[in-house]
Amino acid sequence: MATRIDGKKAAASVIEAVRLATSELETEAGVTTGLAVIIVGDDPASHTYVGAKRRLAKECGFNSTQHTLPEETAQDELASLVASLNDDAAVHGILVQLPLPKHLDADAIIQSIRPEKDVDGLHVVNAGKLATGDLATGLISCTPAGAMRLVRSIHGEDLTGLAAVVIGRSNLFGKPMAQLLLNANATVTTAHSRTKDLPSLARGADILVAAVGRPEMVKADQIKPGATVIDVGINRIDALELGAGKGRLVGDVAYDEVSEVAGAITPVPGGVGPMTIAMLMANTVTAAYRTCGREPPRF
Ligand SMILES: Nc1nc(=O)c2c([nH]1)NC[C@@H]1CN(c3ccc(C(=O)N[C@@H](CCC(=O)O)C(=O)O)cc3)C=[N+]21
Repeated sequence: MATRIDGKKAAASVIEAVRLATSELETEAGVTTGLAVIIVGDDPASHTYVGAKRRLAKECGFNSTQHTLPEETAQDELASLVASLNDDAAVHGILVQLPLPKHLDADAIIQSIRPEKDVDGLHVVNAGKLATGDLATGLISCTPAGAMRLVRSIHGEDLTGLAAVVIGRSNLFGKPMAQLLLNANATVTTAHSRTKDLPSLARGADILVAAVGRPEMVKADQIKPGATVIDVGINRIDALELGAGKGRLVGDVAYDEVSEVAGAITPVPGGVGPMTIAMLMANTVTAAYRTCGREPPRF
C-alpha cells in the first residue's frame, strides 16, 4: 500500500514558514508584504480559489488587496490596473486569476506584469530563468513548485538516477515541472496527447506526474511498482443529485487501484492543490524580501 503524501500538511508547514518570514521582514525592515489579486467576471470556481488565497494571505500577515472587475472589463482597463499595481511600492506580488473572460488577451496581461512581481511565475522572464536553471532570482510557477516540494519530501533534493515522466506539456504546468525535475538531476520525459504508447512509457517512471485533465485516466497497469505518483488533476465529477457546482473531486489518477502498486501517491483533494496556494504565498514574501535586497528563506 502506497504512502499517502499529505499536501495539506506540507502546505501548512510552508504557510508557517511564510508567516515567520513575513513577520521577520516586518520587524527588521519595516516592510509589510503586499499581495494584489485581480479577478475579472463571476466564475464561481475562481471566486472560491480567490477567497482561499485571501484567507491564507491574511494568515501569513500580508497586506492583501482584491480587485474585483466586472465580466465586461476592457483590455485597456485591466492593463491600466496592472500598470498602477506595477508602480505601487506597497505591492510585492500581483496575481491575475485565470481564466480571464474570452474577450481579454490573458497572455498580454501576464506579460505586462513586472517580472519581479509575477508571483504566478508565468512571465517569460521567469519562465526563461527557470529554463536556464536560474532558480535564485526568478519566481517559479506555483503548482510545479508545490508538486516539486512533494517530490522532495519523498526523494530528497537529488533525483540522480531516477526516471521522471510528466504527462502534460502546458506552459502553466508540464513544461516548468519537467524543468524542475531536470534541475534536480532526474532523467525527464514529457509525454502528451500525441505520445505513442503512453502506458509503457509511464511504466518506466520512478516519478510519474499526471497533468492531463482527464478524470482517473492513469490506471494501476501504467505504474512501476514502488513509483512516486503526483496527481495534478482537479476534475469535478458533477453528481446530478447534488446540483450544479457540487459533486466529487477526482484527480487524473485512479487513486484506489494505483495506490496498490505505487510507493507514494498524492490524493485529490488534499495533494497538490493546497500546495499551489501555499507556494503563491512563498513567492510573494520572496518578492518582498528581494525588493529590500534581502536573501529570502528557501521554501
Ligand atoms: N493566476 C492563477 N494562478 C493559479 O494558481 C490558479 C489560477 N490562476 N486559476 C485556477 C487555478 C487552480 N488553482 C488551484 C489552487 C488550489 C486548489 C486547491 O486547494 N484544491 C483543493 C480542493 C479545493 C476544492 O474543494 O475545490 C485540493 O486539491 O485539496 C486547486 C486549484 C490555482 N489556479
